[in-house]
Amino acid sequence: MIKAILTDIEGTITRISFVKDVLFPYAAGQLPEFVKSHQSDPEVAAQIEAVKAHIEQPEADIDTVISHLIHWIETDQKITPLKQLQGLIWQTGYENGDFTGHLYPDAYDFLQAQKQAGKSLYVYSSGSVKAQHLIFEFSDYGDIRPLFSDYFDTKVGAKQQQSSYENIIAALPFEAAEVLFLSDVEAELDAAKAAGLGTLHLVRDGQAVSEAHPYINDFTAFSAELLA
Ligand SMILES: CSCCC(=O)C(=O)COP(=O)(O)O
Ligand SMILES: [Mg+2]
Repeated sequence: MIKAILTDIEGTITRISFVKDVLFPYAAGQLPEFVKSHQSDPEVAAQIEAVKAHIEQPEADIDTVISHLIHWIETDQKITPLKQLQGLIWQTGYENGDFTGHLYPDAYDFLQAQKQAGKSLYVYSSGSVKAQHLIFEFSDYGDIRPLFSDYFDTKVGAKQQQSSYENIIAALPFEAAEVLFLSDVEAELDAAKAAGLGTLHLVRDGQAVSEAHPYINDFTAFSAELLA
């Protein structure tokens, strides 16, 4: 019996193009100036050091760090210091009203209904926990953060690793089999399934269907049988 839902964000409850065409270009545009002007802030300094460690260049200068970060944005690499910095940068965009956090209407209705039905809702995204808070605080539907009980990002591990889901389950008051993981990415679903979670594939916008997981095209097709 499913008692909790763990959801991905991009491609599952949020349109991919909102992330790729709005959030990522905004971060790429702001990042050089942001990193340079905030490099003494402890939160930013820690991410700069993490970039240097990742590229194994402890003496790298700030322009080298920035060029790696921009390359990682352009190639959509889910590297933790980049994702942490993006969250800090997007805060300004949300607060200025440059954009609001996109949510599919069917996803919003689904999350509300499941919460009302007593399910606990959790988030697991490659976007940092800060970025997750922002997209829900400034969502198209207003501040929907009260829907969620907790948030996880790549600090628990990469989304395609079984151990990441085991780490999340260890932090929740549920057994793995009581948690349903929602994602648009088959490799993430494979990892969650290997950790014992239930899985549901969101196959939006003509993406390929997987054989290994139940799937729906959007949440209007969700049925109670998927919670059994
Ligand atoms: C939290 S909104 C930004 C999403 C993001 O940066 C990202 O990389 C999306 O990854 P997801 O794991 O949600 O598919
Ligand atoms: Mg996704």
